Amino acid sequence: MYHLLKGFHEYLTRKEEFSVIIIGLDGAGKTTLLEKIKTLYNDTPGLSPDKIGPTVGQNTGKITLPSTILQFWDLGGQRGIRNIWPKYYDDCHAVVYVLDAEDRERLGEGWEVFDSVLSNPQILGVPLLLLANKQDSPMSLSVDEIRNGYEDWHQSKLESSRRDRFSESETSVAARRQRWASLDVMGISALEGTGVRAAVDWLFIRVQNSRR
Ligand SMILES: Nc1nc2c(ncn2[C@@H]2O[C@H](COP(=O)(O)OP(=O)(O)OP(=O)(O)O)[C@@H](O)[C@H]2O)c(=O)[nH]1
Ligand SMILES: [Mg+2]
Repeated sequence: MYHLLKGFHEYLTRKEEFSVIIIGLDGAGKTTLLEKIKTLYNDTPGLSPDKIGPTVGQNTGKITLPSTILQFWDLGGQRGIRNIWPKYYDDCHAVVYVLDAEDRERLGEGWEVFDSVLSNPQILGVPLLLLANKQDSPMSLSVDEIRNGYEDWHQSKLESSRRDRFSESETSVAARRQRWASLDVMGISALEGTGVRAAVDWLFIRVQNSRR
């Protein structure tokens, strides 16, 4: 009887675990975000920003929410190590793409990389959240400017590929458009923590429905 009750209690209080990967260009603020999430949700605070250096490989962090554990994988964003990202795609339940909204010079590179994430078949059905980071800076682009920025970038990419007579199939353009149209973009400051809880709430809700 004891074992039956114990098993029932464990069944009622069990927590499902979901994996979330955090990707984006180097310097976008991924590790700062992960450490801020740890500070906001765990008893032991994450690293302070001055202790964070460029990530070579990965950092991990776990938070516990009602009936759910979110396991985060923060992956290094430097050009030479981005090819490790796809190794995590098959097992993840959500993808967070962090963009440095302050760094206008690297936005094109950020969109190029984001575009390949958006159209990657391994994660087509997986919830994808685009975070416009560094909203604390007055130089940062707003969420609306970021949305329009990607649309303009994508449009000019399509036009230049047509000029070069290299056109993508209509189906893949349509699939990407559809994914983009249903995509959520949120503004955060990983440094100050603004918007971070809203982003975690979004992940919490979306991984429940992702069920991959
Ligand atoms: N102003 C401002 N600076 C930020 C914010 N988030 C991160 N930074 C700064 O941006 C720089 C890079 O942050 P990281 O968290 O190391 O960036 P990363 O994306 O992990 O970079 P890699 O590990 O190289 O891929 C650091 O100087 C951070 O302090 C933010 O919200 N606002
Ligand atoms: Mg990092």
